[in-house]
Amino acid sequence: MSEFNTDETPVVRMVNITKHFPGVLANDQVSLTLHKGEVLALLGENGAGKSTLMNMLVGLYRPDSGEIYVKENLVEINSPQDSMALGIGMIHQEFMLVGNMSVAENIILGMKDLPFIPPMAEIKAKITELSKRYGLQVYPDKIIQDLSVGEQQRVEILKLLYRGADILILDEPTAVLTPGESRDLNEILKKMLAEGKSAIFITHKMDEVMEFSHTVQVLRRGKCVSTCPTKSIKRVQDLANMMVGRDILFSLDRGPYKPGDVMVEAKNVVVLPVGGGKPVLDHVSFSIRGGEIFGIAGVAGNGQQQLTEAITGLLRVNEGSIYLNGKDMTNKTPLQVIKSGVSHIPADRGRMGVVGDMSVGDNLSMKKYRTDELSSHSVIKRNWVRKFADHLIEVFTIKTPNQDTSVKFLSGGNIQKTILAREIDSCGGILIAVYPSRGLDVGATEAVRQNIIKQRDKGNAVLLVSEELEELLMVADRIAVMFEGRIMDIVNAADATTEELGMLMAGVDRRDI
Ligand SMILES: Nc1ncnc2c1ncn2[C@@H]1O[C@H](COP(=O)(O)OP(=O)(O)OP(=O)(O)O)[C@@H](O)[C@H]1O
Repeated sequence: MSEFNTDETPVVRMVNITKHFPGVLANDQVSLTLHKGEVLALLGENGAGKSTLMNMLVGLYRPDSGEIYVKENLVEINSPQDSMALGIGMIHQEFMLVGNMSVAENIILGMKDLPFIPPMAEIKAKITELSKRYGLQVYPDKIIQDLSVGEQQRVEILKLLYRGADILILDEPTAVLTPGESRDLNEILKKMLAEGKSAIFITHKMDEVMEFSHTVQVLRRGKCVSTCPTKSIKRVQDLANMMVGRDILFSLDRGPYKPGDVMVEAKNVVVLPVGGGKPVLDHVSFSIRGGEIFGIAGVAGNGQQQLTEAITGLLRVNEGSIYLNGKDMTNKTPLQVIKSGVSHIPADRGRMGVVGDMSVGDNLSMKKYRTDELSSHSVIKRNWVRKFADHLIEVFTIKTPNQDTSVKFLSGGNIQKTILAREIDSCGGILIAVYPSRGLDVGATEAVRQNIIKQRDKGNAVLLVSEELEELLMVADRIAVMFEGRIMDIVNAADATTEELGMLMAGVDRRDI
């Protein structure tokens, strides 16, 4: 990666920034400096204050105190428009695109200096020119909802480049990308740096930090605890230690593999897409026993999510059957599936995992609404909810001012921990976990994996969908690889290698390996 010049005037300087929210000191006298051509990795545990700091740079929040200098001019940034005018743009964890509009329409949406009827031909030509220059393949006429997540992210980047951003902030940009898409993103960023642009990226992936940043800055509980050149870091463990303030084990305790009775069985399951076309699940068959973690590997978009939705009653099965705890549960309602003992950690935590406007306490206890523990003659026992929620907040180390805070005000990682706590606590024998460690810091990831293994050691059946092969090899007992809606093969995790799984994920037949 090209070097940058520290003698040049910094492009951004944030000085002694402090920001409070009710009950939280999110940033405490934090300073940050970014130079032209520099990539700064901003690290820290979930809730450490990374997004808050960046949101102040793009005008979504105002600091309580402290100063921001852009190219050494003291600035006040009151809105994303202000930050864009200074050349600063951010790509958030949740994309901000309008699904039923085209790429070109999204790129110009909200721009003030356009004529009443925008010159679309000219705009599309400029988009095509930019996408060629930076290797960002997208077609201006495509509709956003037809694009993959990786393509949507490219549209977000193009939106910023189109508006002239030269300082890019990326909030966990690779969390939702496949390994191939992540590599493409790195290439795109390299091209931008070569043109003198700068970037700050927030990530929990340590190898990305080592490979792709010049500088590392670590926040812990709202304070900056370290800023150093990436080159000076000898081991990935040292980075994890800086973030968490203790050693991360990177190894897990697990009991012996003692599979019990079959608890989940899929027999020749076929799901057809709504508008017709190739099946999204194509004669999928497998079984999971109690005391077993069954991993599903595959590049995102090969049917993994549809499989979990078919099991949990969220998607209609066209052919075949699904048995849970020995009972035929094909096309039963989600409530019937929950009642049969299934817990579900969904892929889309914001849309399907929590109710943002409800409190942390209510989100934690919502699966108990129909139980006698929580309600008596349809009246919710509030004292019970308080005790129950406080207990889960403590056990799962959810960072929240208190249980009455709306879930939408928690950091991304702590929203994920809220879902995990509710689903693991209520697990009645079968746990379906889809990308459970996505967006979690190293400490929390370790805890999630250990928790999943604990479920298995208790005799529960676990279906674990993950895009990280290391995670599957570390946690699962058996691994199925999905490609284009089919199961390519099922292997024992103890004998599998990343190379073999990678080949199967790319659709290579076992006989050709
Ligand atoms: N709008 C808000 N209202 C109240 N509290 C907030 C708000 N935004 C953030 N916080 C709180 O500020 C703290 C820092 O959150 P922030 O999102 O900056 O963390 P983060 O380091 O980005 O975490 P993650 O890695 O989980 O995304 C958290 O305790 C969070 O609950």
